Amino acid sequence: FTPSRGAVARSSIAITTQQSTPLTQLNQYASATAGAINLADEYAQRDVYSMEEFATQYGLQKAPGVELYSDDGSDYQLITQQPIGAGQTCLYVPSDVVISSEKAYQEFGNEIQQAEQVLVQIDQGTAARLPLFRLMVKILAEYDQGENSAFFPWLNSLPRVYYNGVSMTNDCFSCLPPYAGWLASTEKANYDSFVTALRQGYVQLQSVNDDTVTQWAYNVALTRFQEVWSPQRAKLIAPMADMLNHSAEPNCEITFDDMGNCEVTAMYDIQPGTPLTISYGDPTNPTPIFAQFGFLPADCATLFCKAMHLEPYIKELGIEFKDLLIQTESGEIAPKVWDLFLYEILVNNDPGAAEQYYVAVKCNDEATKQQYQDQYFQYTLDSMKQHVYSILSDVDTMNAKAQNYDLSTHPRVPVIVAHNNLVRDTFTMTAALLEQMG
Ligand SMILES: C[S@@+](CC[C@H](N)C(=O)[O-])C[C@H]1O[C@@H](n2cnc3c(N)ncnc32)[C@H](O)[C@@H]1O
Repeated sequence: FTPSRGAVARSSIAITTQQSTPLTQLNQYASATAGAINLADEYAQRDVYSMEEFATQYGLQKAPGVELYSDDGSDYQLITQQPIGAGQTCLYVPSDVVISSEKAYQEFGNEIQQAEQVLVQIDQGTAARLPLFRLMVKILAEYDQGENSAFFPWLNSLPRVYYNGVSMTNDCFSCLPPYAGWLASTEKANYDSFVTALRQGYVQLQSVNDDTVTQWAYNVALTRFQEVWSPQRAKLIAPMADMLNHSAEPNCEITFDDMGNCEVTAMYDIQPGTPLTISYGDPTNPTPIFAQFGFLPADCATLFCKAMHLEPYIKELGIEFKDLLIQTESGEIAPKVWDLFLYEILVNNDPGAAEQYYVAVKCNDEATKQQYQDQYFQYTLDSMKQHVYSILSDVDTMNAKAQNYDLSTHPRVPVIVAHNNLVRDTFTMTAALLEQMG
């Protein structure tokens, strides 16, 4: 039985309330706990327990049994050792410790406004990403303060190494199929624009010319933010809640109240020993998660059909990427992929028929669509086979190339190969299904 969210009564958190510590004392706490953050050593120990203590000083509350857990001492997540009921609060993070793009915008005032004007001039596409830019500025400013930052214990709890698109090189991009390569390199281009804007010097940041630090700050913001749309659009990072891992079938959700306090709530009954998870993005398509977060979700039921060469037709027909999927368990192809491949054939061979097919797709006129699909079935099938075999061949070539790289200089190879293997395994099943069709 899975209760609907609306039907679940929210119980208040079953935890003893703690007094939060005034900010002045927290600064003392920060300087007492640790040395400077060492980004040069990728394998430096993350101090997640001091982060938890720091957040608790401010008033962090956890449901009984919720704790930090790591298999390997480098990647952490939250799990529960005791049952948690649907609707119960697992974690409460007070707004005092929440980093917010809006608070950063207020804090850096005129300086950040000028930097943002430059940023949008450099790349208009970044206008939608200003909340991310503000988070990055705040993280850099806190990093500059070292152990004098009130956020030092949080900064010192963060991973040093990242595997996402921003961390990749041109060698990495050349080992990825077009869709993944495009998403990953877009992330990197966005980072480059942020850094170029920051290096104009409008915001006073000591570490802005250090690539290691700027890339780390961007990656922290990119991989740990939550987005809210009320009272205005903002990106927020809540220490401790930023330790929740992703699942395609999450058991928790994160909300923020109007004061910016963060609450992690169980969506279902959660058994002891279970990781607490949220969804990082569209569970039908692992590739954007791969590009943004640098891991391949293991539980994705579908992936994008990879027909990037048909992007103009995807746009023309108004099809969304999430409708152009292939089942990872069976290789089965979504109906809109057939629409897309047929449309390209018609555009190139029979413009009159293409127009009629276009109208039929737009109006969901299934009878007319079926008529064209029957008439052109062999051509569509051939075109689909050609696409699937070319992806299979590309992926093999790319994996062979990736595996030739030295892991010490190309640590992203394993995740790239894992991505390509998922594509290969899925498309191999698709090829077999297409062969059965004729
Ligand atoms: C918001 S943080 C979550 C906490 C993180 N595991 C840590 O140790 O700091 C996001 C990062 O966690 C890792 N991650 C989250 N969910 C994952 C999953 N399902 N499989 C593998 N790695 C995951 C990825 O490195 C991702 O960039």
